[in-house]
Amino acid sequence: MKKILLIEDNPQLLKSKIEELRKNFSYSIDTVETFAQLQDYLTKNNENVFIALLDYFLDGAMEGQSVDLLLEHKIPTIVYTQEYSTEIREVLLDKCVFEYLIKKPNTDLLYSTRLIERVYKNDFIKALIVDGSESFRNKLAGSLQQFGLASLQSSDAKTTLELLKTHSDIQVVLIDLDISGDIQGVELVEDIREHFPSTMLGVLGMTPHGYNSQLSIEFLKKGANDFITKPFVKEQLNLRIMQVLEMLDTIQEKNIEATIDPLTQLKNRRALEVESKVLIQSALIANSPLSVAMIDIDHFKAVNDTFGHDVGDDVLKWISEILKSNFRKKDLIVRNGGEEFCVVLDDLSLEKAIDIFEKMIRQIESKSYENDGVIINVTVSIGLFHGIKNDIKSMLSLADKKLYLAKKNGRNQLVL
Ligand SMILES: Nc1nc2c(ncn2[C@@H]2O[C@H](COP(=O)(O)OP(=O)(O)OP(=O)(O)O)[C@@H](O)[C@H]2O)c(=O)[nH]1
Repeated sequence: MKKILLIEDNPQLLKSKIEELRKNFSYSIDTVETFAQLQDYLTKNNENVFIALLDYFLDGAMEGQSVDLLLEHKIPTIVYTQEYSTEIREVLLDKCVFEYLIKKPNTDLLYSTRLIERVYKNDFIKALIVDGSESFRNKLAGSLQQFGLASLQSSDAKTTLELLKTHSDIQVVLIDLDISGDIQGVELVEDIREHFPSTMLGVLGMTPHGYNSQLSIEFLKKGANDFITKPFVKEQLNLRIMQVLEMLDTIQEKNIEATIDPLTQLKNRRALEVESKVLIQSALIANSPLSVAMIDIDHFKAVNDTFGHDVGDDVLKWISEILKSNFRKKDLIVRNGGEEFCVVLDDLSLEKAIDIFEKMIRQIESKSYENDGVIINVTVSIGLFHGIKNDIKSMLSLADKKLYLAKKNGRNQLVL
């Protein structure tokens, strides 16, 4: 598990704030209180530390020796002091600490938590630096590393586009105006946007100081999310990158939300339409059938009428868990709406598919929903289509006809 290393002789203040963050992320917090403990900790176990929060004036190291030690171990570090000091700030930024903040109740704590969250997420993504100068690329890569962000490098348009196509973990590209080859940085942004929309990939243009400001504007017009003027201080760079990445995260979260049914946490019909396209395409290429099942809870209206809507909701969640436990991770399990579900399976013979659905019907029939003294015998009916068509709608419609027959024949059964 990832770890935050808190280096503090009075860890309580920051700890309570960081604890709040843990609701969203899974990491543990290790605390050391003196320089000697820090030395000992770092020799033993620093592998999973993704960020260190350091009290500058630490017992046994009043001159900031702990900063050097953490940077030696390449751990992104935020330094805190009780009072703001311009002198300390200059020393720290010079040493490549990526942030220096004041440790007072509520001061900058929100910003701290944003930073911690960002550094945590940076571990899963990469930046791409596109610049004609190798020494500048290396310098920039070093700054990003202190922010917990690994990077790839390119000096020209062709390599940039290739890297973007082969590295799906690249989430932000920093492009200088002057790059090697015939194409300028601004034109490269336009090429990138043909394949990678601004909702998927962040692009930051870099313009040298003193250039016509129109060039920075051109970056934005061609699709960059933002631009930054060289030479820039690291703080400015980190904040701009953070803004772009947070915007992308928000879009991604919204996209996921839009495809998840809030009650059961299963995928919804919208996800079915999008994700089934990939399954159909692969099945058509492999000339292999899909199993598309419509699953409907029997007499569900009676459950609501007898036990109330809340119990009805709980039964829907219960059935969803049974569905999840009966299928593979790669299978598409969807709440179609109301008390109707749909499952799309690939790579299965008809016999195997029948076996899986029959077993599930018997499992639901024999289990009974039980909660808070309420016991309900639940059954489901299933209509199954086994084969392949060009679109999910036709397959669902055929499965639905079979479901109608299953209901008509007495429910609690599979019809194909
Ligand atoms: N609790 C709850 N009920 C829902 C939800 N969505 C739909 N329903 C109810 O599901 C019931 C479906 O009833 P019907 O379509 O008549 O079907 P049924 O009673 O299951 O009967 P058969 O399908 O013919 O076996 C209705 O009472 C809806 O109000 C939901 O999200 N929560």
